Amino acid sequence: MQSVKRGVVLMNLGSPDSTEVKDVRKYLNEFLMDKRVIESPYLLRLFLVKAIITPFRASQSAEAYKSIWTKDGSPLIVLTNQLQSALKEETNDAVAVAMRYGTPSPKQAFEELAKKYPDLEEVIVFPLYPHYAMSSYETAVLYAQEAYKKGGYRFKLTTIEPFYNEDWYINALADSIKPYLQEDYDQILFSYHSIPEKHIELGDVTGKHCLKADNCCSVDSVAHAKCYRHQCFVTTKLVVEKLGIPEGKYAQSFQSRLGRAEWLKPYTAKRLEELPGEGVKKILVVCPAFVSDCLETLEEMGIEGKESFLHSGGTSFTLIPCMNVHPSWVKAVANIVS
Ligand SMILES: C=CC1=C(C)c2cc3[nH]c(cc4nc(cc5[nH]c(cc1n2)c(C)c5CCC(=O)O)C(CCC(=O)O)=C4C)c(C)c3C=C
Ligand SMILES: [Fe+2]
Ligand SMILES: [Fe+2]
Repeated sequence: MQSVKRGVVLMNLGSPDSTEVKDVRKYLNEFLMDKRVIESPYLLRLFLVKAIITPFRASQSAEAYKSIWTKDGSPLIVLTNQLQSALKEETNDAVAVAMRYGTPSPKQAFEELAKKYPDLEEVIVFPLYPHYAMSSYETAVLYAQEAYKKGGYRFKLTTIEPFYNEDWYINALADSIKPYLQEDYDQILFSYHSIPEKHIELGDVTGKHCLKADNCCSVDSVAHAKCYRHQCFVTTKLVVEKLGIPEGKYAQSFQSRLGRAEWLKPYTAKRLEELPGEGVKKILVVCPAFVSDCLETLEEMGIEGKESFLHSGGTSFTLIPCMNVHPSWVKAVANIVS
């Protein structure tokens, strides 16, 4: 038995087990019944999810998943597993994968590590989310911590903080974008997963900063430690500076809105329809909130977004892949956990 002292758990969102409607329904129910995703009181959430959202969405989402599914399963899972393999090559640490919804769960990941490596002293949970949101980073970390407490393991548990402004993330993201800037383009759009505005307000520790003024995200505040919107602006600014992208050649928007409430704006879907009319005919789209390609990048952007942009008068649409297993990203992750 190898004496490995440190383990890493790469934690991502999770996907349905298959593209069958029953599996997508099960996945959506688990995901959307998370109180950090839909914050309504339990009974209202139960009604919204089971009676309104899932019955309509399950077959629609199943079709979407079918269009991106690979022979090995969901791209998000396949790519997270590939990151695990690539990381194993770069470090002497034990590396496991866990998902917030579906499998493998953090419990399964901890059990696997504890069984294979009895000398483990520390396990680092690495949520694959650069930005803090209660619906992504926070729920993943709390779920992992809960499984850890119940398991009574001998190793200690530590967590990687949101890394939206860290050089190692910005440099790797910039490296993954750089080759695409050789193309002739009118604009590069930084499209982040949106979240409900309500979630930004709930996370505001001051209770009086976030979304109270248009420029709140550029006015210093302790609230920014939990402000997803501020953190997205910072990522865009740092990447743009790093790559020397001039003012006017880039923009930021938010995708994947669900329901009718106000989510962070501008909405990517709307901007993709409007941009050709504003003279942006050739576009590059990058999705920095996602570390691994998934339904929201490959289908929502790569298929639907592209179709809508070209249909609205655009002439070229290039989706820049997520960092996935880009060598700069793998090295960055390896350095940060070592
Ligand atoms: C980048 C981080 C993410 C945040 C923040 C986030 C918030 C959020 N998402 C939903 C609803 C859905 N998201 C779905 C898919 C999905 N979401 C993320 C990441 C974040 N979500 C990823 C990586 C994926 C892809 C999963 C995959 O299997 O590829 C879905 C499921 C698909 C669909 O039906 O569209 C839903 C639903 C909410 C409500 C929310 C914040 C409140
Ligand atoms: Fe999502
Ligand atoms: Fe803010």
